Amino acid sequence: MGGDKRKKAGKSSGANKESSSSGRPSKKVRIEKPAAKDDSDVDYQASDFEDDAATDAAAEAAVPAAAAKGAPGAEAGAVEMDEYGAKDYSKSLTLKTDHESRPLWVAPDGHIFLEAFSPVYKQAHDFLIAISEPVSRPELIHEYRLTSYSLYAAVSVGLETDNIIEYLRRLCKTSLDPGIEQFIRICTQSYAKLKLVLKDGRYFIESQHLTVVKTVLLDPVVMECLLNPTESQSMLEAAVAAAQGRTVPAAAAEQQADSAAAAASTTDTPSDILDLYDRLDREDATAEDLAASASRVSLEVQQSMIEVLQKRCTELDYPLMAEYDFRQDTKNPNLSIDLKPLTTLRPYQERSLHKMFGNGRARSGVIVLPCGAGKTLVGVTAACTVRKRCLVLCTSGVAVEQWRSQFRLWSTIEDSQICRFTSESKERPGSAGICISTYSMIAHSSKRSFEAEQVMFWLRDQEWGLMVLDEVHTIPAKMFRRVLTIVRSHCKLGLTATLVREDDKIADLNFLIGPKLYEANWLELQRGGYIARVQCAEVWCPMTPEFYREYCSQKSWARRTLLYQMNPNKFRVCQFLINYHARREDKIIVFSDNVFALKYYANALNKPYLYGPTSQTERMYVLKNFQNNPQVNTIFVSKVADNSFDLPEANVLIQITSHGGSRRQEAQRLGRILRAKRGTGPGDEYNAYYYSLVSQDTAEMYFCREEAAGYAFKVVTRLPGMESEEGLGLSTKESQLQLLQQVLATSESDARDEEEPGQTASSGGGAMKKVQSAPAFQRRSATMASLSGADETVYTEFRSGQSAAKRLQERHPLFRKFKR
Ligand SMILES: Nc1ncnc2c1ncn2[C@@H]1O[C@H](COP(=O)(O)OP(=O)(O)OP(=O)(O)O)[C@@H](O)[C@H]1O
Repeated sequence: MGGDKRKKAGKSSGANKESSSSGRPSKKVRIEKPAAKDDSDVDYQASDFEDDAATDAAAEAAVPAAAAKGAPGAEAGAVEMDEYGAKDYSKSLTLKTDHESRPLWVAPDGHIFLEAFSPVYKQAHDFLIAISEPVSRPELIHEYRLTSYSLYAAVSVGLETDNIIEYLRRLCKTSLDPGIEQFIRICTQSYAKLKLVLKDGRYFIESQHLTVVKTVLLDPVVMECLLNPTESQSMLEAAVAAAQGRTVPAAAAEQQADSAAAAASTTDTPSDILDLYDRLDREDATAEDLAASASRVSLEVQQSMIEVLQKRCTELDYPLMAEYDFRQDTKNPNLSIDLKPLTTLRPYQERSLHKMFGNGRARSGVIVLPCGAGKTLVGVTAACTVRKRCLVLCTSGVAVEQWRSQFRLWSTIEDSQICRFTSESKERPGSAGICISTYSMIAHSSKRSFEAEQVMFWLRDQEWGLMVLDEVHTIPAKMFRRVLTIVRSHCKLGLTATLVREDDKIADLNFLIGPKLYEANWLELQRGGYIARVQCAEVWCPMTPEFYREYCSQKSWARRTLLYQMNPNKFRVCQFLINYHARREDKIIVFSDNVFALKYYANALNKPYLYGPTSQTERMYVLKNFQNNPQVNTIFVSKVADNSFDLPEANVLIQITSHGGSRRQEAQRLGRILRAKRGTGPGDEYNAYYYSLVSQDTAEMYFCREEAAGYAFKVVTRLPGMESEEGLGLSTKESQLQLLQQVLATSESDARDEEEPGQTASSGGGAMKKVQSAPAFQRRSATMASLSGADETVYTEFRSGQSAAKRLQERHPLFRKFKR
């Protein structure tokens, strides 16, 4: 059970401070666009990804000390390991006699393995989502991992330490390792015990945990932050006494109260986790009554000392959970916004919002929903619930437009109330209540235009009720930190499709935003028909001998790249896939980062294409035809075009080149096909397809994708039916040689990928630079996978921000061996 994951756990992106303190990987992210233009709203500057001492120090201060305890099992006793690194825990853990009816294995290193075929899978899954982070979720066995952050999230939504241990014990096939129990206790005893609540323009520390309040009040810095320290002390004493219903010495009373609470939580543990959730929901509903109850203290804090208090409490290992009592906030004006009567939330959207607003206040935190599941509507509904000034931050200007249209689609907000702040449109805020902008617009540190400067003054000046952070885990930590220092908001809602970050700084971000409030079950959403069932395939195309010879002898990097993009076999595969899907009446978008390849492929296949210089009129014409004309089933699109407009929905995506894409771009592209919920044909398991075409034995293989936005790619080395397909181009040696001559005759600049505005040739794409210094490519062995849909789709989340070689090194020795 379990491979050698300890090393991996230590480096992974959970709230594991070990990785940060032992020197974070500094520049391992894919930097897409090194030079940002003034007021850029699309991409990031290289420096945004670099380690910054001040940022790190500040961010580290925001990570509770308990998080530094990292993953459990670090001190686990000696374990027998086989030659592949698989650990044998049979000596330290006892297998229960009725293990078959229990769904989990809990390894002492914090990794949990869930049988997806177990009759109690649903209960176990819901529980694991609440307490741990998913690592990999293939069809039969799912892997999760306990981290300090995941446990912080668990207590934040109401689970108690004893509940967590008790459920884990019940669901586990073996006895529970004492180290695991201890880790859970360490991580949960101090989290989510203190709340920072804003009521009526005044800040309060609130808690039901009187012992914790008393411990914190012993600290002189905390005492200094209180508005009235003496009064606060006597309030605390009174609360303890009142909790007992009689006046007894405070210490004894509080001890009794705490032990009674502990006993109650153990005996109260319902037999079913779903009952527990129901109970928590009921408790949430009455939380406002409880707030008034005597056992809860509410101590007022000096507004000017909020930051000091937050920092100090975190240092004391009692991070303050931010809650915004927006209904009581009379200082900030109410916004006239509601959901339209016809707007209906889906069950998982409702559930995620319930986690945020369950107790009548707004909790800060992160909601995780897969691409295309409707994160925007969740954000819009949150804004309609809070009804205070709302700032939405997105990753690009295109996303800003999407948010604006979704606000108009789902809510009753008037246009004059929405203000966009991007490099293209710096609207005057006036009396706007909703501002939509990009992270880079806000965090931009160089000189700004006068207009932009004015909007920034306004943004800084406002007290924002809600800040919605879209695609939050794709944002460089430094940039994010800068945003948080500029904008003051009472509540932060992070929306993301994955908790995996590119730069391993998830710990910092998570503690800066708040705990994960909800994560949807991706497979259930697929089953429910809310998102498409996607087949992701990486099609390996052998190079023709002539192209390969030239590829090996060429010195120019750009031309080598063009040679593998123009590989005739790749062209034929692309044509075959287009023909195959056109027969099924699918809608197909083909991506090429290189303009020469884009034009060649599109012209040769007689399909329309869009790239940077395409005029607006032509673009509209092509897109309208693609959407509405059944005769136009395929369009070719470049990277620049992809970034500058909202692509229509399609259900097939083909990537001719795969060396430049970022996770954000990939997720964005995947989002297009995930939304399309076309019915499946008879015998079809999937209704959306994502192909990445890779020229075999070239540097392109260095970029081979293991996953995109949580979807695993399967390698396809042969497409069934391709041999018998008639009419495929470049079938003769003559035509292939002709193409080779064309490729060799291109100028150096034509051979390069299309450059985005602000990107200079000399700066080059980050990814390209990376591959130049990359280790020599390797031929990988692969399984043959048919496209018939007969195979199982595998969902795997990989830790990234690491080089392919490093990832390989961290694999289980068994798989490392196979991969080699
Ligand atoms: N409750 C709902 N009822 C009907 N349609 C919905 C609902 N929620 C979302 N949608 C639709 O689903 C599509 C995807 O939504 P959205 O763009 O918000 O997804 P997303 O999760 O942000 O995806 P991505 O990460 O790709 O941007 C949109 O067309 C949206 O209008």
